[in-house]
Amino acid sequence: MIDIKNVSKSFGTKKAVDDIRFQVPSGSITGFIGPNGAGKTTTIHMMTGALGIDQGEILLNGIDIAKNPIQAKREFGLVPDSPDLFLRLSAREYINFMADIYQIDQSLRNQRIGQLAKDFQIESDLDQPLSSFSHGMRQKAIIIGALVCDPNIWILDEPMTGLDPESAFLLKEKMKEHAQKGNTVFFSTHVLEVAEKLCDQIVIINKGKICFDGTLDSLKEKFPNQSLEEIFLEVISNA
Ligand SMILES: Nc1ncnc2c1ncn2[C@@H]1O[C@H](COP(=O)(O)OP(=O)(O)OP(=O)(O)O)[C@@H](O)[C@H]1O
Repeated sequence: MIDIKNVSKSFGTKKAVDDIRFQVPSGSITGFIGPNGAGKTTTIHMMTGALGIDQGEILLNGIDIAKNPIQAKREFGLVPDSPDLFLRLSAREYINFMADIYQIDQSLRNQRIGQLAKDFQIESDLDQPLSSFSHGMRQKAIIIGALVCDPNIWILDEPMTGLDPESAFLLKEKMKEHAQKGNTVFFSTHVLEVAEKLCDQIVIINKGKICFDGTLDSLKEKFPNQSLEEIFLEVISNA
């Protein structure tokens, strides 16, 4: 579970995130949607401790990311907004680096790396440098780096970007399985069809403020006979 309590963040005079408050429950998939510049990545950076919080607090399974960052970071795996990281490492070196941080036993990690690389069809490329990978292949390596550690909370910033349809389908299935086991899945997306099909909960952010936070069913009850795209456009235009 992720608990965002009255969180704000400014860059100079620009208030990127303005007193937001919502919970991401365990056992479900929560989609985080909003237009460009709405504050999604800033919120995710604060959740994961990459960015300091000006006001408020964020708890990951009850652990405060600002007060106990090391302990809190053990609770989640992150797929960041850009996969262009550690480009001099091979995919295997990168994934092992992630597994080292989370202290995953060698035989268990080898088993997971083998299975995930097979699932995402990058087995034959594991020992090539990430710099030689296409965008989608880098995205797959970053996803495997997060999943190999089997964290309770998944935080995914536009995770489907660049993935081929087969891998996007596989990731969505893995997100569902992870949530069904009682874990927490939080992801941002601009693809509203994906959010509509996948999410139990929806959080809509615009201009740094939360416009809606609740179940997809309750959102659809409020706006009957409308697609998520139509609802989104209406909510955003009224914000
Ligand atoms: N390091 C920074 N310095 C100054 N302003 C920033 C910085 N990071 C973000 N911002 C501003 O904060 C606001 C929110 O940006 P953020 O990246 O969180 O949006 P987003 O919802 O993730 O957008 P997108 O969908 O385009 O990725 C924007 O106005 C952006 O210009």
